[in-house]
Amino acid sequence: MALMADLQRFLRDRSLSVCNLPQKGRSLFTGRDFVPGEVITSQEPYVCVPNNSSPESRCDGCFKTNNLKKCSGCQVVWYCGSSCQKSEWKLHRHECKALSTLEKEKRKFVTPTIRMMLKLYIKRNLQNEKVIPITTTDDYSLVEALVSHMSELDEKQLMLYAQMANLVNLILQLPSIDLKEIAENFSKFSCNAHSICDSELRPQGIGLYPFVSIINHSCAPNAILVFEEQMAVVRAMGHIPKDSEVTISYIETAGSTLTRQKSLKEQYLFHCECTRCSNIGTPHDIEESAILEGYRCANENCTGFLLRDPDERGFVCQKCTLLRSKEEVKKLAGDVKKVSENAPASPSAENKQDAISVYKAMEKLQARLFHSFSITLMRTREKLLKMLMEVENWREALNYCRLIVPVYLRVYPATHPLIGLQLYTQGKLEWLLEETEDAVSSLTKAFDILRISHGTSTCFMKELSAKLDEARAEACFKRAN
Ligand SMILES: C[S@@+](CC[C@H](N)C(=O)[O-])C[C@H]1O[C@@H](n2cnc3c(N)ncnc32)[C@H](O)[C@@H]1O
Repeated sequence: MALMADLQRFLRDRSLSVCNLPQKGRSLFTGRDFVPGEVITSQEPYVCVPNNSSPESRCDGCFKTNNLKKCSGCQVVWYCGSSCQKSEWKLHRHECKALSTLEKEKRKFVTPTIRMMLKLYIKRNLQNEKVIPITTTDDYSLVEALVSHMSELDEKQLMLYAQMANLVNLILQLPSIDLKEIAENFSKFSCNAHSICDSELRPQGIGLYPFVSIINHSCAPNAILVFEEQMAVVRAMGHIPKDSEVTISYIETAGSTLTRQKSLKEQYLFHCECTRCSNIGTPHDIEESAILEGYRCANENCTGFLLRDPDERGFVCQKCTLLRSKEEVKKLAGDVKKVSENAPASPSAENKQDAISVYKAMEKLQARLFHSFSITLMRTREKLLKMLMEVENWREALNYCRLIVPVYLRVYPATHPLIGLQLYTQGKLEWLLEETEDAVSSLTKAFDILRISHGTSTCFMKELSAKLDEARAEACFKRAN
């Protein structure tokens, strides 16, 4: 009861409230207007772990990748130095002891999700023993309140969680541990845990933020969740009036309504009825799906979108009425598939040039098959951009970057950080290639978007701001000369 009163006070102080909505369960509401970029709430993780997939390991404290040393006790966890090791020791002391007794063979099964569960129980025990203080938002009772959807899981999923719970039990060997509760907590992780990303939205680890987890999903959200180190920060993406529900997006929102709904159903077990999803089946929604996930017109100069021909002969352009035959589409799709089978998902440094050639061939074929705003084509270009940056081919990288930005502008809301980040990359490339005026324009747009999602006080934003100032000064100098 005291905790509930604490939570109510905590919410009131931040002009927020939690309501129970029949279709959604707990939902976070605003008690005043919020302006674009304003922090609505933030929270440190109850528990978090880095993604420690080889070859890249991360420090357990700060998630950095440099100067790492393995914990000599358990040989599982990495640290960048004594400061991180010390700050983690209260918790890791217990985990280390438990992991050390685990057979070496079994240690490879200790995935980040398993580790997060180990840390969850260790922290709960330490809080019960008052070794770690309990605060309003750092409290296991908030974990207990999370939705699990246990009763909706199929046999296969339940079996997997039971096996994972057994492993946790084997490692921790706590006398009072309840296997059913651990399995249920794995299910809670699946629909409540967040992927912790750096400022450039690259995943670094996973974390449980039981207060932030009260926020529901929308495919047209009014807020965004970003991370400052490991702290989750929720910012308003636009003006949010008083008494509105705060929503974030749980998924990649670039995709047709059917694709978005499928991924929400699979992982979060609900049917989304947000403003975008309630358009399903309308002419606008059909057009959008055909553009994002469909084929291009046979006439190269036409920008129309294609729908299935009622006589099943193929696909008809809705702008110029030209028919693209089933056979032609099938042949081209087969060619794309053949090339894509040779495209490595993560090419090594040695075969990067070969991989670039394969992806370029794939991009050419996809550009003939798909609409120019196709998500599949966009993903191939993103991959090419990344590889070209890695081999320092700035000119070609810039060309792909310029093809990606218009697609982002179409598939994401205007203040989405992915647009800002892509413009930031474009600006840096333009500057490097001495297209200074263009660089100033791209960096300015990037800054205007990213200051809403990222704020202005992080190192990342300070660096962007400094680059923009420098580019402006250089452009001024060039103009004067
Ligand atoms: C991270 S929790 C959000 C808080 C949750 N409403 C609660 O009561 O704890 C995610 C779960 O909330 C529900 N949810 C989130 N967004 C929703 C939405 N737009 N419509 C319906 N249910 C939603 C789903 O059950 C989903 O698995």
